[in-house]
Amino acid sequence: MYADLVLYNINQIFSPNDFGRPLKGTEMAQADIIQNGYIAVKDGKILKIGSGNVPKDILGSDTELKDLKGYTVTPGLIDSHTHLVHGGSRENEFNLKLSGVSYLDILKAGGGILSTVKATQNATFDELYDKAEASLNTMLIHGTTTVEGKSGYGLNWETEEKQLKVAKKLNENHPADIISTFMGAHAIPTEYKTEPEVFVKQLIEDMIPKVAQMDLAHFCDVFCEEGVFSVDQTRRILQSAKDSGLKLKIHADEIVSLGGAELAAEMGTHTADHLMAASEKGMELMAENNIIANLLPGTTFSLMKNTYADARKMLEKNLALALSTDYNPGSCPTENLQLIMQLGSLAMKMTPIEVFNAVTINGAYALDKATDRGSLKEGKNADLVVFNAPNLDYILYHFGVNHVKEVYKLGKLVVKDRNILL
Ligand SMILES: N=CN[C@@H](CCC(=O)O)C(=O)O
Ligand SMILES: [Zn+2]
Repeated sequence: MYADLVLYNINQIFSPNDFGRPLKGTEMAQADIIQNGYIAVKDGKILKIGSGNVPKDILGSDTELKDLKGYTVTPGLIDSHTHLVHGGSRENEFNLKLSGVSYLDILKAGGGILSTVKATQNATFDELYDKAEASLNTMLIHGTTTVEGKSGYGLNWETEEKQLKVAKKLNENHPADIISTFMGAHAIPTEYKTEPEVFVKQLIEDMIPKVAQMDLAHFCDVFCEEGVFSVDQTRRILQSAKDSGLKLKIHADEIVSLGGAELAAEMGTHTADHLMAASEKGMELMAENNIIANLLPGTTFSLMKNTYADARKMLEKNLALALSTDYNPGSCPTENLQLIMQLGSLAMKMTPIEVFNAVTINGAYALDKATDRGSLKEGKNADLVVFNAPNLDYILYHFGVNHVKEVYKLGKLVVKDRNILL
């Protein structure tokens, strides 16, 4: 069989181990690093990968050959936690934050998430679409080929549905893939401040069943946090999502150590995300129950805290780690996953191989998408990033810039020299 495309002479290929499950603990420090390698693509899938000379039997007269001397190639990056679709921005809170007012106090005063809720409710479908498309373009230009996108800035059915439908349409039209999460349980709406249980009931009895019935999301997520959703409310919301056939995620122990990691283990969530304040016991229970810890160091940085999630301890406890941007207009307004990866190393001391495993194979598992992506195994999607860097280490060491030269989605060139090709 002849290849459609062969990338060859590649200085370094990062090829994650693919064991049919997320990589845990010390496994995350390992990968196949191929020097002077090639990757052959056929019909949008990986046909062959190796080092040295390209086998002649896959080269036909129509095979496109690309010399990538000096470059590094990895699987398409997977950003498994974002709040992609939303209205407005929150730079008006920036000076408050700098003066020391806390994230939760801004929320308590009706700002924060609740101010983005107003902006999202007031935005038209097209306005939300255009804004999210621009963000998705930025992500793709930085190497992200698969993105999770949460609702949660509607807090009423009409706007939650609007957000999820924007994500659905974008997924159909854009080269990057979006996996949707319903996060109606993102904050207590102002009108239910004094009777939050009425809103919890709406989520459980009305919104979650509708999301599942209309197939608008793959996951359901809850912001389990002091002053937002309690552990008990989170448990009931997640149980109803499970009963409706949705997979589970949880914003756990982001600011206050509430027992979110323990609840993730109890409920068997797919991932537990943030975990800056997770207890050791919670980490152990998560490891025992194979819950992926999705770490978001950009949020810690942007909240101006020094309490980064303890990635090294989690690895010691044999957890599987993913890394994501948490892109949102409040606690982490960046689409740049490379910056988050650099923080993974510089702030959380993950090695470059651990970091790349976290945003490829483990990112794919965090989104329940590892059957067709996340590694360079033959037959998987040819989602590839070409970095203008001689090796993996360089990409994380030289921080704050975009190293991406090219992006391929299903074998098609979609980004070249910072431009999206549609
Ligand atoms: N913590 C809750 N949700 C988001 C922030 C959303 C916002 O501030 O708008 C997060 O993951 O950090
Ligand atoms: Zn989040």
